[in-house]
Amino acid sequence: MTAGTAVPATDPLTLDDVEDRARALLAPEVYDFVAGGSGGEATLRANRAAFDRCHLVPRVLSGVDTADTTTTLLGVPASMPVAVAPMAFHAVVHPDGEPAVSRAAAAAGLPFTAATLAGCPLDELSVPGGALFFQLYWLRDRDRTAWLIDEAERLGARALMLTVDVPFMGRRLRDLRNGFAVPAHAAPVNLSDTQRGGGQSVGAHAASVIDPTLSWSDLEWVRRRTRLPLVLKGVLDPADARRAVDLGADGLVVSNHGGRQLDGAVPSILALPAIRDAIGDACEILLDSGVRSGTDVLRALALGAHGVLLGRPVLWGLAVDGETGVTAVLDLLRAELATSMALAGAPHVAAARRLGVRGASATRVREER
Ligand SMILES: Cc1cc2nc3c(=O)[nH]c(=O)nc-3n(C[C@H](O)[C@H](O)[C@H](O)COP(=O)(O)O)c2cc1C
Ligand SMILES: CCCCC(=O)C(=O)O
Repeated sequence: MTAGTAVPATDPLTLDDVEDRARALLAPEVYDFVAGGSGGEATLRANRAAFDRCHLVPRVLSGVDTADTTTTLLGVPASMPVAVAPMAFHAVVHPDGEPAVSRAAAAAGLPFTAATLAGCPLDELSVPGGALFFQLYWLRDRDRTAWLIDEAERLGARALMLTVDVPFMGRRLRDLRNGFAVPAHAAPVNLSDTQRGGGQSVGAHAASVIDPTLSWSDLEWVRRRTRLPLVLKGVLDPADARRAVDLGADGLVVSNHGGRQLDGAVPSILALPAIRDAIGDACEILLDSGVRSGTDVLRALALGAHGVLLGRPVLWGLAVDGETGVTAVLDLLRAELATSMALAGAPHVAAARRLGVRGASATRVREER
């Protein structure tokens, strides 16, 4: 989508409508930072196209009146199989930043994932009644990495999500063309004082703080270091998924980082079936990258995910109306999911995970109920 489109006159009916509103409000370089992908953005586009090629096979005569969207994610009760994805620098789109999103997620009964590069202290993100996941970048500063893990435990985080697809940042051409730098008011305050990157491009800052040598032996170190459920975010290959399970991972996020890392990477929704086949129910499988509707959530469930992470649409809601805007996005997605589940004849999440899917490259034969 391009900057400068007119704001629609009606209330937003879809998450894409919310994006249109956000685009009209945000400075073009901020919109581009959030919306953009890496390279020629082939993966960014393919993420969306791939969902549309996954055709659900509804069940009939199942007597479903209203569908129950509730579930658990990594042991945490959730009002639907959705958690807020970790995203750096929320305050670039709205001054209320991460605290507003964590409050909206808690009120919606959904886990919020705080990012290592959050723009406010982590203890402001642990909301009474809310469930906090913590996303970890593997920092060159190992003491700070250990401190972040300890801090996540101290704050009662329910999972540690280690991002494994960012040895360094993908080449984001929009940011390079726009000369985008993270403004001081969104700086990552949970890094040590000297590492907060004032005035640098995001890529240069990431290169200076993230250790690109992260490997399986470091994963063993993290596994020994914490008793929190450990989730690897950014897995696309079944062999990597199996190895992660063998090393004690409790969850995986099948993700191409929203098309922001390896351009040309496979859409997550197409990578999911092989990963599900490789590891079965050995650990929890989440998926992100391009989820934009309740039908997309249902597609991910039907292809074997336990749930999804929602990325950019959360920031579009925040941009439009702060906490209220995020609440509107989450409520809309839940209503869409309930409608899609009921129309598919799936009364609950377990039934949704048994639906059949037909599609060009993502095929899963329906199992008997
Ligand atoms: C502005 C922005 C910042 C992000 N920051 C992080 C981050 O700090 N850590 C991380 O693991 N993923 C980060 N991501 C990736 C998201 O967690 C997620 O994988 C991706 O946005 C999902 O795709 P979607 O936006 O299409 O839903 C970021 C994504 C965006 C758009
Ligand atoms: C270190 C990269 C910045 C945060 C991020 O992960 C993203 O923008 O996708």
